[in-house]
Amino acid sequence: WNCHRLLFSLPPGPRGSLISGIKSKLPKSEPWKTYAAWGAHYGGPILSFRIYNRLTFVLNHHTAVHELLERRAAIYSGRPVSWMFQVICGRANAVFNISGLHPRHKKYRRLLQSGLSAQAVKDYSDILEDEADILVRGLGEAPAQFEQHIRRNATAVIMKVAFGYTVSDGDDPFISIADQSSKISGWAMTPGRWLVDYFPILRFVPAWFPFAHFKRQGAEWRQILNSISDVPHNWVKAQMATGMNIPSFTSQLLRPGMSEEEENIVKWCAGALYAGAADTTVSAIISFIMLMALHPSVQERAQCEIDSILGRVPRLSDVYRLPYLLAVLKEVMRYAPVANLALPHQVTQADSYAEFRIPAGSSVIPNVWAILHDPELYPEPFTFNPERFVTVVDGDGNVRDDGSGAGERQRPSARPGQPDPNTYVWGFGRRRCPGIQFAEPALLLSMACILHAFVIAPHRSLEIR
Ligand code: HEM
Repeated sequence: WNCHRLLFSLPPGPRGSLISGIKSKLPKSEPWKTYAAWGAHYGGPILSFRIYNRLTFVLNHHTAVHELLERRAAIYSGRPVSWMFQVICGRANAVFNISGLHPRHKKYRRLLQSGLSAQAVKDYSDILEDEADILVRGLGEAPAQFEQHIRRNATAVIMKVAFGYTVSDGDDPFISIADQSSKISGWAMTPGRWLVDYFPILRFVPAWFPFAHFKRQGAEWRQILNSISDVPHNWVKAQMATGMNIPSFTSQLLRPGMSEEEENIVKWCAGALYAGAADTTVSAIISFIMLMALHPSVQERAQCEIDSILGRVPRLSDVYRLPYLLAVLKEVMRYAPVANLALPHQVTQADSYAEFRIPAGSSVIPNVWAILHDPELYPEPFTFNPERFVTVVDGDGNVRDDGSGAGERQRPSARPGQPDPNTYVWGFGRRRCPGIQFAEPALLLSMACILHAFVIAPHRSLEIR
């Protein structure tokens, strides 16, 4: 009987009230820490809880992540449906939201992978280098506003890459609409805020019903979001018509006589570039700046490496010649992950793990933060120490690859022993970030240019070197 009961039970976790489950216990901030603490309290690599009728599984351990999100990726690559955001606000076809089973998912991934491949990134090297120079100039002129300069850099790079659009220095209209879009998306996706997310039948309530505020709000947001996605796309088309366009992800994919469906796919992919790149790169560079201010000896060593190997302003083609800088990036991403919970996946078929059942349609959240701070994988996880990932250089000065890196990469990877954080920070399986090959060299270039020009010290001051 015990076996039978166990086979059909859910993994342990907080249970909450009969109707709303743990809605009232949902952590308001840093949920990854609460999930890790729940994991330690209830035991086991996987945790489950319910909010109304929706089940969520949190994977706190690397073994569960590998087994479910990687090995069984075929059934763990969905996205949980947010009825308010995806259906009522019309964002179901967005790259981030589309089901892994939808035929468009593969088409999106193919376009993104080719548009962000290592080769494509080389074609963007002028954009990345020019913008890195502007960043350094801005930091030199007004160091206290370092966050603004970093945000401007990330936005300017991705707007140029996606649409060939040059952002203006003051209030740029494209930036304000993009900010508006991410604010609306944040409100519409807030977990627990919209009852329709848990009781989808409510979506049929007519908008004029007294308590159907969500329908009226959703209709308004839908209109704004749709027009926002059209603005940069139509701008590229207008530029192409005049022959004035700068080559970009969008212009390279648009062809005369394309079907509406094909064009729509290009539009969603280009929109995803901005959504995927803007906040993530900003967050990584800000963490880097903070950590350099707190660890002057690490900073100095990285600067010595740049000075001795390059001895000039770093360029994109140089960044993988700086193994210590790469180790610093890996440690920044491990210590302060950009996406602590990656993005939730959905299991599309009923499954089981160990003695537990995982019903179809459940949300599955990888706790990347918990894994990257697991003392079994990373001894003294709360110590910032790039040494963990310093690669071994042989007698001829070549960086020895330990074999853990993917075949396509001709770059140094982590030293055997402590796993390469790249295995976790970019997400998993068929939803793994398609922007890695773009983001990593772009981050390294910004880091190298900043360290080449400045000493970063606490109290938000930068000194000219
Ligand atoms: C520090 C930089 C970045 C980090 C840490 C990061 C991390 C992630 C993570 C964790 C996911 C979710 C993966 C999953 O669901 O398992 C993701 C998805 C995605 N990222 Fe990134 N990302 C970064 C930069 C970028 C850049 C520069 C781009 C594009 C130029 C990009 C485009 C995307 C897209 C389109 C998706 C959605 C993939 C899908 O749902 O199929 N990301 N990223």
